[in-house]
Amino acid sequence: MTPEDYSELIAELTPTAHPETVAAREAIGRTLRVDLVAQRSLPAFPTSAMDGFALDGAALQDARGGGAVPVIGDVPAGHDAPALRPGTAVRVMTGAPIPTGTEAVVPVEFTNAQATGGPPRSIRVSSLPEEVAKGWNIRAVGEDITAGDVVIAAGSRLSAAGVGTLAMLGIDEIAVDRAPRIGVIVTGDELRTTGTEAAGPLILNSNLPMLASMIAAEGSDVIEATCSDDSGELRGILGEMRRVADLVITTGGISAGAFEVVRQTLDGEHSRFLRLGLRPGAPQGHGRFGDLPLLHLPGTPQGAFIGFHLFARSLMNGQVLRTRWKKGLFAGPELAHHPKAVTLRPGAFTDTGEIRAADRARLPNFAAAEAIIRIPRGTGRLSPGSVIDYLEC
Ligand SMILES: Nc1nc2c(c(=O)[nH]1)N[C@H]1C(S)=C(S)[C@@H](COP(=O)(O)OP(=O)(O)OC[C@H]3O[C@@H](n4cnc5c(N)ncnc54)[C@H](O)[C@@H]3O)O[C@H]1N2
Ligand code: MOO
Repeated sequence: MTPEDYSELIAELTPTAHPETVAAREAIGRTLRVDLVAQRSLPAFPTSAMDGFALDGAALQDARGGGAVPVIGDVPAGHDAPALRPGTAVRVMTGAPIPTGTEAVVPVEFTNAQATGGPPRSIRVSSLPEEVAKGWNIRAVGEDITAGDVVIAAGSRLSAAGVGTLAMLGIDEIAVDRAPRIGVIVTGDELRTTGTEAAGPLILNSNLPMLASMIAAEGSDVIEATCSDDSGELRGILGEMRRVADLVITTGGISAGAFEVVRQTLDGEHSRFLRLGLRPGAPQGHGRFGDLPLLHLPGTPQGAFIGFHLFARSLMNGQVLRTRWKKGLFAGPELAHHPKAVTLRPGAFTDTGEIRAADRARLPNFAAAEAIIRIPRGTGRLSPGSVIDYLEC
């Protein structure tokens, strides 16, 4: 089975989203639950788009004819504007309200006025475009947002510009999906946490900090557990996770060995295990413990890394793998296709934006990678200049 088909097979394990209301300032990266409908128009009042002078129609005509136009007021942003009398001007700053009666705003550079200091008593206009449309350099009410507009659609992830837009609209709180809670259970009697413990045939546990970091980077909460090769212990941890997690990822214990705790505990009753046409990351599994979705990744650090990027990330973002690959240009070195499996390699961008493959695909090779390169299965070779699929990592 290809990794893309597998991602579709397990898509029904996508964790259910739960609602919560958060402060708009804290909402970056969160998914909006409902359409954000503007309750007000912006600008809320006609606003000057330039530092300059607001002139009425008569004043514009005088100015065009070379006459001096008296300046009867001065409006910094944030202050009320006086009304224009016929044939007069008011100095206005960018963002200031427009005096009633204004035909257009003439930028200060088009006049004989100094840009700084107090307002002049009168101005002369040195140059004007042939045609000055009514409303020139005036931002009309609702030009940016009109009350009733859907500004951000439900299901979108809130960006920093989105946070700013909420603030523009005076929205302090917003309904979002609460951060998914992802359980990680690493398995294996051989795992140890510190260097002093990991003597002889014991192994330092790299999957837990690696997966926890990737989950945190997605904006999800992580619940960590380490499990021995004991079925009772695994069942106990899963029972606990069922109460708190939206999705559980396990690593290790799923291939063909004699002590495969995940497989032996869950196969048939809760989960299914299979080998994909994928290197690294061939052994995979998935299932449910009650209603808790389970994703079983291989124990090898590169297998767990790849499994997370391809399958866990797809579930967490509700996007199947097929739609997630990006297109890039391969910079080499030439690589042989695998006849039975999609192979993945660490990749890094060259100065010209092409992607160069590393020669091995162990976890340390992925440490310096910017991309995971997909090499389709086949019998030939992938040569430089080919279009390739990749995921950012
Ligand atoms: N007879 C077969 N043997 C294996 C097959 C196979 O098809 N037939 N597949 C191989 C492939 S490919 C992979 S990948 C591994 C997957 O094995 P498991 O998922 O069962 O993982 P373990 O055996 O528990 O561990 C494999 C390896 O990774 C180390 N490990 C495990 N957890 C961690 C951790 N948290 N941090 C660091 N390292 C970890 C573990 O010590 C083992 O060295 O199976 C192959 N074998
Ligand atoms: O396919 Mo395993 O994942 O060799 O590393």
